[in-house]
Amino acid sequence: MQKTTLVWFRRNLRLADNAVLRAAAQEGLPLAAVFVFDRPSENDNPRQTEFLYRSLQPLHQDLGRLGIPLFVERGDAAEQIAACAARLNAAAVWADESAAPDGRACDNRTWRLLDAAGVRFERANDRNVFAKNEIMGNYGSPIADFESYRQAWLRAFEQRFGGFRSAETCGFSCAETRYARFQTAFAALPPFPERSALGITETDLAQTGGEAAAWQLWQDFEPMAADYALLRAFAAKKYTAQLGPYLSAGCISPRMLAVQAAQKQAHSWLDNLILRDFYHQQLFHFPPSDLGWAAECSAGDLARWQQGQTGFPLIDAAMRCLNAGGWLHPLLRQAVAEFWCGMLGGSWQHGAAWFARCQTDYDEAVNIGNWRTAAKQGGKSDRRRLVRQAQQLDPDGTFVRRHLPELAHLPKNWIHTPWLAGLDIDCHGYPPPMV
Ligand SMILES: Cc1cc2nc3c(=O)[nH]c(=O)nc-3n(C[C@H](O)[C@H](O)[C@H](O)COP(=O)(O)OP(=O)(O)OC[C@H]3O[C@@H](n4cnc5c(N)ncnc54)[C@H](O)[C@@H]3O)c2cc1C
Repeated sequence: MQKTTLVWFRRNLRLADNAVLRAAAQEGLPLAAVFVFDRPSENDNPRQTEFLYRSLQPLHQDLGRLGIPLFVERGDAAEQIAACAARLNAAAVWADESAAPDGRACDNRTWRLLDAAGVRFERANDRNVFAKNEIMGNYGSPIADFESYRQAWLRAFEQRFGGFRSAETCGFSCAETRYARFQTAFAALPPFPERSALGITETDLAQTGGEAAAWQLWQDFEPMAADYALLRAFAAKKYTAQLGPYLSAGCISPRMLAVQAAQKQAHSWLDNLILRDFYHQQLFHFPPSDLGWAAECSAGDLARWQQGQTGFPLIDAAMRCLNAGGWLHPLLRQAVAEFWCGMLGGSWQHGAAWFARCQTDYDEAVNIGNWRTAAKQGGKSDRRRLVRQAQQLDPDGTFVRRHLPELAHLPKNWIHTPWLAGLDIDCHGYPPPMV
């Protein structure tokens, strides 16, 4: 069989501005592609698995149109990649690089297996605007605080992308024509596997997944992007981009989004992408020494927080919203995380582990980064501050009523403080505040 270049898709499930695909194509050999669902782990997240499966379907078709077969496998990633490289006679494997300790350990094992078989293993940055070593401080040391990182990021962004008037002129687009000249080495393209063949159970999900759906969401959000700082205050409404799962799976390029956001003067929204880059480089340069460790906590407290039974309506509504749909408004994620770490004194690792199972947009670096921040800020939490926050984020109680049917009948003045209603109003078994 003719030599090939194997593209290992991980969290870059797109054609547009795919640096890995571009670099692999430049090798000049026919391309083949593979995606591996890792073995189910303790933190298995069925929603994200379903989202990835749904996003792989259109990618399989898009690559197929270019004559590039996409094989979808399940198992130990390093072993599957090595086996696939041998089967497809790959001279090199290209993959998007991961900042997370598990991802890097997997990369090391993959590299060892491929090296033993004489196959090159190459990586490129497709998850972030800037790769983990591109924004560094004085004397090449990593930057530890966000504001300094943000300033350095904006300078680097201006240098690299500032002269471009649109995403098209950045050379991001035209993915299809870029790869079209490569002839396939395969007589027939593999069919897209059924869920059952991969050991996946179909899960209810609001999102369709895939590159086209991601761009549609961006188009819907774009007119509001410049007003993000104002609109984000309404936690009961979906005035944020809703792109989390798509960015985490890499269905849409963060580089292209950053250029478009900058052109729209959507500076607050762009800050989110900078923070995302920051947390990725943080996890790479400063992995928490207590990552796999968590302080003992009361199983009862943890269960009440997880299931939305703490007696604080905004916190409970938020946790039930997350559990039911896998998505939560950014300010509410912050509120529940600070509540767990600050008011309940829980360790961030327990909270992060629950989020890792629930969030459709779960991203290890972003999750850990935000939980470490919440653990630092949670100390300021107290009951009065929480009630004030609830009244600001959900002034008329719409969000609480939507997710806590047992409190739906409460008037506005009691919706965030049902314990003040005393015996006058039946709260249908809703618990009193646990702290
Ligand atoms: C404790 C905690 C855990 C979190 N875990 C995750 C996670 O696993 N995966 C994840 O994608 N986001 C996580 N976030 C960040 C944020 O809450 C979500 O990205 C956001 O709610 C997704 O909704 P959206 O796409 O509408 O976001 P928008 O508000 O429209 O923001 C656009 C994008 O910017 C990025 N972004 C936004 N806020 C942050 C942030 N605080 N840190 C880093 N990047 C950000 C995300 O990629 C997001 O999709 C977490 C936040 C907290 C407080």
